[in-house]
Amino acid sequence: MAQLLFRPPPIRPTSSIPFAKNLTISSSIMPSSFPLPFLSSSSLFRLLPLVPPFHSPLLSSSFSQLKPYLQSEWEPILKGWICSAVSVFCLSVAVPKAGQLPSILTTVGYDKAVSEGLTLATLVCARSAANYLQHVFLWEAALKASFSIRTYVFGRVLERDLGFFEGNRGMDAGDVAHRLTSETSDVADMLFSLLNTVVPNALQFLVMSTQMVVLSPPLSLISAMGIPCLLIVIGHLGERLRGISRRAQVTAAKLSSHLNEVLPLMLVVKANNGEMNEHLHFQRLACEDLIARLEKKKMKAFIPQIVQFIYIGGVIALCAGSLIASKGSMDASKFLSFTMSLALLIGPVQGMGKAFNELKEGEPAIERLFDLAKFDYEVTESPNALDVCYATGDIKFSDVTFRYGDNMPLILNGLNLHIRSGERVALIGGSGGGKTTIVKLLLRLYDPLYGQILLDNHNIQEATLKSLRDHIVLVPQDTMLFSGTVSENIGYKEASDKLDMDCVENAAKISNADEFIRELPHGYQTSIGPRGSLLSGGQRQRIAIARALYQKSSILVLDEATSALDNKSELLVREALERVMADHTRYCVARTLSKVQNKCRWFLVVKDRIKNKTLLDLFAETGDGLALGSGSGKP
Ligand SMILES: Nc1ncnc2c1ncn2[C@@H]1O[C@H](COP(=O)(O)OP(=O)(O)OP(=O)(O)O)[C@@H](O)[C@H]1O
Repeated sequence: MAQLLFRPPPIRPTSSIPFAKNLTISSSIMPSSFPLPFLSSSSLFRLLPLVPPFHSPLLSSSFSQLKPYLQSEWEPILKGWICSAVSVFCLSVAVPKAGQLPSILTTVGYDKAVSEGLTLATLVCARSAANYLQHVFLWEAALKASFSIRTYVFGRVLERDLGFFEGNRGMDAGDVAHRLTSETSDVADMLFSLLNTVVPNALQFLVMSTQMVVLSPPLSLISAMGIPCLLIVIGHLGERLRGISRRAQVTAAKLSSHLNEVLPLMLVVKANNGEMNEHLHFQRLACEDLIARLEKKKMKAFIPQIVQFIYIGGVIALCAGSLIASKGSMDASKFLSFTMSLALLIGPVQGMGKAFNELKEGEPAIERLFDLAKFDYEVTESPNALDVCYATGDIKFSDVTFRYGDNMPLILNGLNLHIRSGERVALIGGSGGGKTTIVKLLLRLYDPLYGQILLDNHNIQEATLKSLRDHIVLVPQDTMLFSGTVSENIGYKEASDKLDMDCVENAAKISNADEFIRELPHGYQTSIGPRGSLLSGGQRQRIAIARALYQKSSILVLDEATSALDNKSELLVREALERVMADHTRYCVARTLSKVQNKCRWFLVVKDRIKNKTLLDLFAETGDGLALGSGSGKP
């Protein structure tokens, strides 16, 4: 029975995800420690990271995190490299032919020269076609690998504890979004650049340098002397580029975070005449981004120039010197072929420099992306956790003490609370008193520091998280809707193609939302805009309540969930909730008594943590009309 249900199982590499019209993606959505059984059929690609360019000491450990994703895309990579081999082969045949063409024309005759010319043209066309296919296959591999990385990292982000998303340790949503979008695209560009450059260029380098050695060993040796010097310069500049790229990524992420924060709050900005301030704030962040990006672009432009300068300058000087020294011992056609090979060798050398550039530029993105996936769970599920199949809704908080982090004040200190099945309980307290925190503890979004929480006399820490949360449904304080249709929002629990429309409509009727939904242009299929912005606050709340009802859980938590309803709607919703939840525990969080009077039989008074007084005392002191008599039970 014990099952680990909550943690979504990693998608195994054998599964196929529809990717595009005629494409499937073999997903390697797992960390590098996962086995890769499918590779046994192509053990060649287990060795991918051992291919010289991929285990170069110049490549950092962050690159090693990409290995499994590259390995899983062995097929398009292999096809791309075969195309690149074809392209290099065409070139290697074409170069000597091109060198011999002038002498054929003068010595053998016009006809032979034409046929050689045609062969040459065919080789050039074949090379272009092979180049095109090489790009297509290698882009496919790079994009699919980045797709797998992106989905794997997002899956891990979803698994992270709530503490990662809120509070003082919380990560900015805009930053996360930037990493998963823009920075993942940088990783795809980098992967393509590496795949497209390293092996094809290495092949071209090998073939051209072999031709040079065959044509003239001494001149080849002289030409090769430029390479070590080049590597030292590239290595040094690459490290600088890496630092600059990291800074640029951070400034871009800040910009994205800021936009993510401001745009949804446009109402507040406009109502407070905040446009000017926001504009200035944006300008400052955009300016930081501009400086960082410009610095990066300058460095990126500088590296190939320096590579070209050192290499071409050095090699030409050395070749010229040795030609003078050889006093014309080399014939003209050989010299032509040699210089052509040399010219075609410079391309791969530059290409490798460029790929190294891309790698150093992409490395911070890889690190930042995989940082999102590295964490230890704070709320852990016991290996023997049981599924809660049925819950009557009896809840006990026993000596529960909690704070949000080390060195932070206690929010709850030895809280004892017993809510019996079927009871309706209201938590009343001043702002910041800890009411929502109690709900978060009940949902195990955080664990208490001390004490325990029991559901039907079972410690909730012994239940699987999924089954526990299935039994508790929360209508949060801030109504949170997603862009999508009304029905998708109400049936959020299900995939949109599995929605039970009868249940959706029933939930909407109970929450008094059916009437206004039917008046929308497309009824239940109306898109409600970003975060439900097409609806009024009260309409959003009714949809949120309908969403909670759709889940049919034993415990319903309303966190000031009816605050935006007018009196008539609230009355209707309340009556409906009375009916539906008659046999269920209901747990109400409200800031003022008036919100819960007549709704609940019992009131729970939360101790105010700041003044160390019960709210009962506080209300009595402030004369806020603590009409506890309206509850028929005891406080
Ligand atoms: N994620 C968090 N990290 C750190 N502190 C937090 C976090 N969430 C809430 N707090 C703090 O815990 C205290 C209790 O917050 P909680 O949201 O439980 O109050 P509440 O009683 O629901 O308030 P309100 O009625 O205003 O919604 C507050 O002082 C708040 O600042």
